[in-house]
Amino acid sequence: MASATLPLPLRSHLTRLKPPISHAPRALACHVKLSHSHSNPFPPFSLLRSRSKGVVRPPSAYVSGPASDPIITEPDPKVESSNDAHDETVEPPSAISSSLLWSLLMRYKLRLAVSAVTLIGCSACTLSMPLFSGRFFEVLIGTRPEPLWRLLSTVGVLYTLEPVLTIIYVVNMNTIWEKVMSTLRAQIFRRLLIQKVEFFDRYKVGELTALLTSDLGSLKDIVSENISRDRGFRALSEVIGTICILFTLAPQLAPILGILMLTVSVLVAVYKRSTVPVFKAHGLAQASISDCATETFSAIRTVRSFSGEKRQMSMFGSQVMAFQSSGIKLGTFKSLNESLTRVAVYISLMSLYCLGGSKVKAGELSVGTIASFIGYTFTLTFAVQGLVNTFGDLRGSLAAVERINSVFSGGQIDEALAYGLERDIRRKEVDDEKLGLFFVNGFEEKNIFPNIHYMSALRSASNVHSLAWSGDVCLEDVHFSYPLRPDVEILNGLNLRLKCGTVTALVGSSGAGKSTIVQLLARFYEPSRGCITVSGEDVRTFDKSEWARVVSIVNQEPVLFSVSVGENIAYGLPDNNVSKDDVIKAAKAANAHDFIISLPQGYDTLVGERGGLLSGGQRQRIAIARALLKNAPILILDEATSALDAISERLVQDALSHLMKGRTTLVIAHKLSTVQNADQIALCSSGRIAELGSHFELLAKKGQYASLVGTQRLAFE
Ligand SMILES: Nc1ncnc2c1ncn2[C@@H]1O[C@H](COP(=O)(O)OP(=O)(O)OP(=O)(O)O)[C@@H](O)[C@H]1O
Repeated sequence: MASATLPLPLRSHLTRLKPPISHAPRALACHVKLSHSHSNPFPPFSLLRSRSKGVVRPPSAYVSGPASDPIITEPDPKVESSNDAHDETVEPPSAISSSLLWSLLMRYKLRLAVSAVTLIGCSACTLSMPLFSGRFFEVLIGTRPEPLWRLLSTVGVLYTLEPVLTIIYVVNMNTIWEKVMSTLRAQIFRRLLIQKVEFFDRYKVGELTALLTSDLGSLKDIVSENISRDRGFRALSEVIGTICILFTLAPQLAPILGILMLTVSVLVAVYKRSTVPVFKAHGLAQASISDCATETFSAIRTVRSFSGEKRQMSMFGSQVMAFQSSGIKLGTFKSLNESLTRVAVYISLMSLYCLGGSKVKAGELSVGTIASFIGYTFTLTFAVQGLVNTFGDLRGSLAAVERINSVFSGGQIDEALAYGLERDIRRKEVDDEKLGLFFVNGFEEKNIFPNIHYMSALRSASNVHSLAWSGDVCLEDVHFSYPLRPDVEILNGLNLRLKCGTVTALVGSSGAGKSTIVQLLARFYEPSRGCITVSGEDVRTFDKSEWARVVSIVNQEPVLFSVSVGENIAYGLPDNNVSKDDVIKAAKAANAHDFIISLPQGYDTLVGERGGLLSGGQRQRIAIARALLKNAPILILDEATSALDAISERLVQDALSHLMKGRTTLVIAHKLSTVQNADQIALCSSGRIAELGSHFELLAKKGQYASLVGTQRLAFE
């Protein structure tokens, strides 16, 4: 029997199901031990999938009601008052590890076996070809009593078999690696998505996308670029095979010749590899040209308005000059590299002719053997160069894996989000191939959810909606510092009650912490001390994807996705199949329908990148329609109308009043005239609520609010 430590709000839910052993005061730091009888808290995803084809039941921890006991098996699952305190105990696991790669590769055992057999087959064919060339010369000059037709038919079989086996080998290896890479790419994407928000404060978007593109691309190349004839395993088998054959054919010649060939080839290959940066620099110079052109044309109006054409031309000119000089340098290196490969072959051949020729003359070696040696000279030279390149690629791939792992080692998985997401996916069609990519049998359980039992103690999700529709939202003694600036306390002991179904306006000077409160309510961050409750329940006892469903945020610059208008509105309910009628209904309520139907393709019109093909007011009304469709009980309007002109503002304000009806609303506005009708106005100052009351009450107080109103020269009375 194991026990679990739970926060008190969670306890109140659980006590309906099992009697608690002890009672603790109402504070998050205090926990309650619970006994239980379950043995399997969370069957692995793979297990769920295999149990019932297509139909997957959610884990019973999520089925609410007295029939479903909470499933807690491990000691000490707890919601700490500080998330960080909780997280400090968890070592972030590597995103790409040898065990993950191994488990992914082992999914394709049959293909791997076929690849191994065909690799041996095609290498054997390649290696035996020079032998038969030697025999061919011996038959021609009559030193070998073998019918020419028999020899030629053997060679014919080899010539047919080698390309066929090569195709099977390359296709198999490529298929395996493409599949492995797809899963890996999906895993990394998922890992990025479920990081805490501060992770995205720390890294630039470009750095994160580079992990998925160039870094994973370099890992992909290690196989896809190294399965050709003269690379990778094939090159390795040819180098080993050639050396063995040389020693068997002519033990008296092989030590000198073999070592000489090997040394020359390795030196040439290493030198050629050292010129790779020159090739890369040329690629970068080309990318700079493209960046310069993109920036110029995308900011063409700014360029025009500042007469910046000359400056842009000079910038472009310098990029072109750099490209030109790297191109000339590259040409020189290319020709040098070309010649050096031939120099390596010539040195080997000359040594062979000198040493081998004298042995043939002395009758110690046959002409056929020397002819075979000529063939092996070529095989060895090219295979060695391929092998050196493969080692270079391997080094690059290892560096890329290290980069990916180091980015993740600096981040923390947002477990409350990850767990909710996992549960959502489990509830749905798990046979969906696209989602299947994101799961590796049993791997995520220990890597993504080291605190799985802590997470499985979260409250049943079905309550959060009813609690949010019926109860107040309270910020209780909230302290907060942004994780990237832990020394600066933005909120210190803030208390605020958002009464159910009413409008609270949050005002205050710039930098007072208003948007920070929004971020905490949205649970992008968690308070470092204190808590946020809904109907008296700590919000941390709900997983984040459920919480996201009860909070709608409309802010100053709503972000739309580069899909159609209709799809953007339907994003309000991304998990559901939203009917066109529902979308139109929401658009009408948001005053957006009329302008949408006047667009070229109506609801199917694409809105462009971040909604750039629409005006600010249109974007805002689509965002409101999206929020209306979402129908969340808690609504946050963060400067939702501040960027609009008077006509748009009226239209949007009208749409907002529809949206606010019956919801617990928090409005942030700099323009105090827009919030004077709010049920209560809270003035945020120095990380606390300094004044609270209606517009007239606060004016009568003649405090900070009154002076803010004064500065805005608003004569309300
Ligand atoms: N992601 C972040 N990381 C670190 N500090 C931040 C972050 N976001 C905001 N801050 C800091 O937190 C403080 C409060 O910012 P916040 O955006 O909450 O103020 P605000 O009252 O909404 O201001 P405004 O009215 O100008 O929007 C500011 O000093 C700001 O520099």
